[in-house]
Amino acid sequence: MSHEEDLIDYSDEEIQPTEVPANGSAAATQAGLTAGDAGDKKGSYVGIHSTGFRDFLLKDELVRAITDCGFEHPSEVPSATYEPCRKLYLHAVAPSHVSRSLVAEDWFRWRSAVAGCTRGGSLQQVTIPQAILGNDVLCQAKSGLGKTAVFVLATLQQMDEKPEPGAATILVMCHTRELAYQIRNEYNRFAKFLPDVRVGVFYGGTPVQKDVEMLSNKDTHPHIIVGTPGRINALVRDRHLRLANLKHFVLDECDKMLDQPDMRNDVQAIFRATPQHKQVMMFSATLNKEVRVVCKKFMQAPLEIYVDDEKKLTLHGLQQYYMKLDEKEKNRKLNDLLDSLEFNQVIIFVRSTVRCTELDKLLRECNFPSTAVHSGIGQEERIKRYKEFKEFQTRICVSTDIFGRGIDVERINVAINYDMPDKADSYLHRVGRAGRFGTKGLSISFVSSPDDEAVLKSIEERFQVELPEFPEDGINSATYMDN
Ligand SMILES: Nc1ncnc2c1ncn2[C@@H]1O[C@H](COP(=O)(O)OP(=O)(O)OP(=O)(O)O)[C@@H](O)[C@H]1O
Repeated sequence: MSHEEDLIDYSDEEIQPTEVPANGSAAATQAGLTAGDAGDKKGSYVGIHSTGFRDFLLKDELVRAITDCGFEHPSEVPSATYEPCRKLYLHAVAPSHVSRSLVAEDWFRWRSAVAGCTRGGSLQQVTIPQAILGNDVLCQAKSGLGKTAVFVLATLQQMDEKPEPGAATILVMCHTRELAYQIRNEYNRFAKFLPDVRVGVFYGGTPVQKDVEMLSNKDTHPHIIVGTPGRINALVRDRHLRLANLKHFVLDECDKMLDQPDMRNDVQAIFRATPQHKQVMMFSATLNKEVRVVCKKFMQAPLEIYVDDEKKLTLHGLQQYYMKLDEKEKNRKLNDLLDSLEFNQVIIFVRSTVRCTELDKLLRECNFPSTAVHSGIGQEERIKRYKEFKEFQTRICVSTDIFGRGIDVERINVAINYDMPDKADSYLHRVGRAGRFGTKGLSISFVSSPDDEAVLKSIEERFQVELPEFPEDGINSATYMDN
């Protein structure tokens, strides 16, 4: 593999690579959850539920892992419309795990779960039972609603208890290396009680030889492959990774992956190396009409779940503000905000790697212990910084769009656009890093140019939200901090 290929990293697109910041001073239990109980749970996406994970009749090993993760109920936000696939639940054959152990009560429970969820129109409740049946799925749901658990649980559920050594049956791809790493960890979390299942992650910026060694030994060859398309395609092309046994093909952040020609070419090449008969699932918070058509070219009669009313993409626990200021005022303002705001963790988005490095340096000079993540940093160091931030060892992270999508850091409750993103879609993903799974959060976007104002206007129009100006006397932290 050439060095160039190894360096391909689609994760941060620079908008204005040369400019640097001006120097300034800154730098329920399964049964019996009551409405009262719900208040103690992670976010508002848990409420009073009729369906629990147990009703999907998942393998015991998965149910135990789900309980260990602290998930009590499938997320149920009635925000989406959906087009059921041909195999509607009414005609569906119960999955083998249901029929195998079928007793009338189980069957009834399973049917009711599926029937109930198809009426409700909510993410995990609708999607998990359908995905377990092996149906193709194209799913749009707002940020932080738990899309990852849908494909992780559905694919693990369908996996043989003793998977064949040396053969990959599940392939999941996404657009950044850190997200791939995060998804691999999610598989490990849910496969905790499935000791024979091996998961591997593959992305650029790491020695390819290590990947080759892992794939050339039956005992280390993963059954589940997670990765970014550049490295996966290189491994497939050079015949180190064979996908002839693949049963599930998943794209997370699929719009991003199919929008960019280079990434799309890789995805297509990999797709061609997979068997015709397989389950295809794709997920994103943003799926415009054009990209839906492209996604469906990879699928057969998918279950389609869309948020057609874009105002429903707004995160209700998230307070969103903007601040008008000059470019040269940004550092001082940021300094003031970091001093005055209460936060658990904060993510600050900038538009280029150079600005990311500079701002991080400036913040540290001003005694704000920040970290920086962008594509100019070595891969090992990038993952180290991701882990530290995820594990709450660092509290302030300056990032390019590398962390703009998919990244799930539970304690982020403030997201700041130091540089406004160039598109409303990117804005939605970025601010969605705070206020995940229905928790509270705050976002503040610096608006310093006519272009920024145009983006702000497009955000307000598209998502039908009014973004007020950040109040001069600040805001009460109780309104954006969960207890
Ligand atoms: N049923 C559940 N109960 C409790 N927590 C959940 C549940 N489902 C998911 N979560 C948690 O919610 C958080 C957000 O999930 P996830 O990262 O999958 O969101 P997402 O929909 O992929 O968001 P994005 O579009 O931003 O990538 C994670 O911390 C996950 O562990």
